[in-house]
Amino acid sequence: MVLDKDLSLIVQCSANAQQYLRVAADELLDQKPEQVLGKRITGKARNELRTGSRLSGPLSIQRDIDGRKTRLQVNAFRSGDAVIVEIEPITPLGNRRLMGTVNQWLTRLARAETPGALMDILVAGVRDITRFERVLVFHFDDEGHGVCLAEDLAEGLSPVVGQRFAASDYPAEQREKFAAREVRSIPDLGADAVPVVSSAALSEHRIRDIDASGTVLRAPSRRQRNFLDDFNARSLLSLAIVGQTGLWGMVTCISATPMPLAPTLRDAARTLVTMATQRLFLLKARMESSFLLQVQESRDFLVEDVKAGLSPTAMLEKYGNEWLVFFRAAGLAFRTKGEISGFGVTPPLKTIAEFARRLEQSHGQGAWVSSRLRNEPLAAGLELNGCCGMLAAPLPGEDSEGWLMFFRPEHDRTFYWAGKPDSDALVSAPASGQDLHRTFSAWQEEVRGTSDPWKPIERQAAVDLGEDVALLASASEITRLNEMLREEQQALARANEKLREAVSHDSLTGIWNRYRTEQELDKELAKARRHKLPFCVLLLDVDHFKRVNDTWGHEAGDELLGHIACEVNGVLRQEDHIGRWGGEEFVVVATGAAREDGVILAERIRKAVAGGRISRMPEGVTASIGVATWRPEDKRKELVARADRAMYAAKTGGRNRIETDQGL
Ligand SMILES: Nc1nc2c(ncn2[C@@H]2O[C@H](COP(=O)(O)OP(=O)(O)OP(=O)(O)O)[C@@H](O)[C@H]2O)c(=O)[nH]1
Repeated sequence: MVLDKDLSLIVQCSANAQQYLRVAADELLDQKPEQVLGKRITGKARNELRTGSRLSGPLSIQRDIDGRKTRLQVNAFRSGDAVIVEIEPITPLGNRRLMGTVNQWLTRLARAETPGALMDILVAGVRDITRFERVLVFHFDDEGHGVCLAEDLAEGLSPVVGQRFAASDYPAEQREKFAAREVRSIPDLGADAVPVVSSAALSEHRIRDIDASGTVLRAPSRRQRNFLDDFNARSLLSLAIVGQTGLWGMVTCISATPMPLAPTLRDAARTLVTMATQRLFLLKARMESSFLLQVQESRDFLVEDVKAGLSPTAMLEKYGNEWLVFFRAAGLAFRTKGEISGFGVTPPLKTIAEFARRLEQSHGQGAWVSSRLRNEPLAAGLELNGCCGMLAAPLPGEDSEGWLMFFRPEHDRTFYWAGKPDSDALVSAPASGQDLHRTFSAWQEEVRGTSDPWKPIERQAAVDLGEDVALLASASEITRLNEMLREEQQALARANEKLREAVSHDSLTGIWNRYRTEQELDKELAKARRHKLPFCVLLLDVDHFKRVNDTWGHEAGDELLGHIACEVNGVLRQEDHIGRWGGEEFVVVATGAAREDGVILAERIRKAVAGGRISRMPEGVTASIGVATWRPEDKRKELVARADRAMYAAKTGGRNRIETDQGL
């Protein structure tokens, strides 16, 4: 029945009204809704429809039909200026124990751990309750085509699970209606259409464009009839699976015979679908969150690496395999200001660089994805190395061409179509309906040149990961600069050290120079004065050194001086020091040494010099040594002068000998 918006008039009814309401259709149009449905039901419906667009639940009335009490289910909803009332008999269930069965299936659905298992349980449960010959679930892909995910069917029927149903069977506007009105029931596709009788008041009340498509019980559209004919169907029940983003899929029940399904059973099947829908999205959310969790865990480790200054290339080595598994990719690559690197199967690095450049020119915000790279202008003319899909996430803060990229290979697939898909019908259904397929000829489509598509969640995770890689890249750049700085500092320290050496050391022999030796002498004089500790100064002069130069050359003389310094150093105590005083003269400061100690040391030195040889000179040399002992009134000059005089005395005394300053 169609009522006016106040539920005060009946403006249309189906011609078979008498069958259920015991009033002929034309008489019905003269009655008030209260007379037909009763005061209580009409009042309730009026009340509920004042605020809502449909009744919160079905109402029931009882009528005597052919002497038998029959219960009728009443549903009502608003449609434009009209209220549509749907009336159907509640057929008895006999001895079926419905509640127990429904509960059993609900429990099984609640325990399903994967979407696949869930769908299998759903079709089995719906079939068990409705007893249709075939129950199938199909899911609509991005292009609107349905793919049959699960099926439960009577023996002898050929399965269609895995097959795809063209979007033209369920065009976009029809799918929208399914999402809005989740249940459709056509008990008998072969039944004659029941005409509608209108009251004269219809036009008077200006009720136009009555849309009864929101009813549960209805005739199929022409398009749908073609689809059902392919299945040789005589009855249909379809239940929508509606997610947050619209129609996810359908549970379709069909039989080759009429199925006057009791509303109770229909509602029970719907309960299973509602439960399965919730579980499905829960499982999906769980899968997505476990994916995000894995990526997040990996990101947490990465934070440590940022602190440790890991380079992005080293990062690929460390995490590459893990990330390939998470993102179901064959390769990944990145390009940052400082580096460009690939891991696994990727296009060549020069292609990566070019991708980054082109993305920068043509792509706006966020990640860029393609599962058919070869067809993308972005990839024109580039060597792809078999990569078919790419997910590219920008690296924030990097220079404009910083990107993290994942690659997937080609994934050849074979689609089995239940009839040839009509791509023109994807957007909207053609008015004529002439181009619909009429024969149920299975059609096989080989899909090549595409990779697995990228999920929105994967895009998001890649963008998140990109942020970390950018951080790593800049941290590693800082580490690199610090490293450079450290090296420069070290070089500077080494140069300073050399400079310090040059100031205090003799470049030919490597021992202290005169300047440093004088410093040491002053130190020793101060120490001796304070602690009254004696010390000796030995002045050593190589004998006939001029002859060495003249005979063996200046270079040999140089070598010999170095050798003597080394030999003398070798026989000193650790606390004594030797320095080059100038030319072939050396000074030894023997700390804490009294005259006798100085003489013993001088003798050791004399022997060491006399015994020393260098390879280019067959004979050795000798040295004359003067030993001066500290006297409390000594200044450096006097002390050295006495040593010098003692040394001179040694020279004049025959060389290769020792003299002291005693008596000098
Ligand atoms: N090869 C070399 N020769 C040097 C160096 N410094 C000084 N001489 C030389 O050492 C020689 C010292 O000669 P003299 O002072 O005449 O004395 P001498 O030949 O050692 O003879 P006596 O000291 O009297 O035993 C000079 O010929 C200097 O040129 C040096 O660094 N390298």
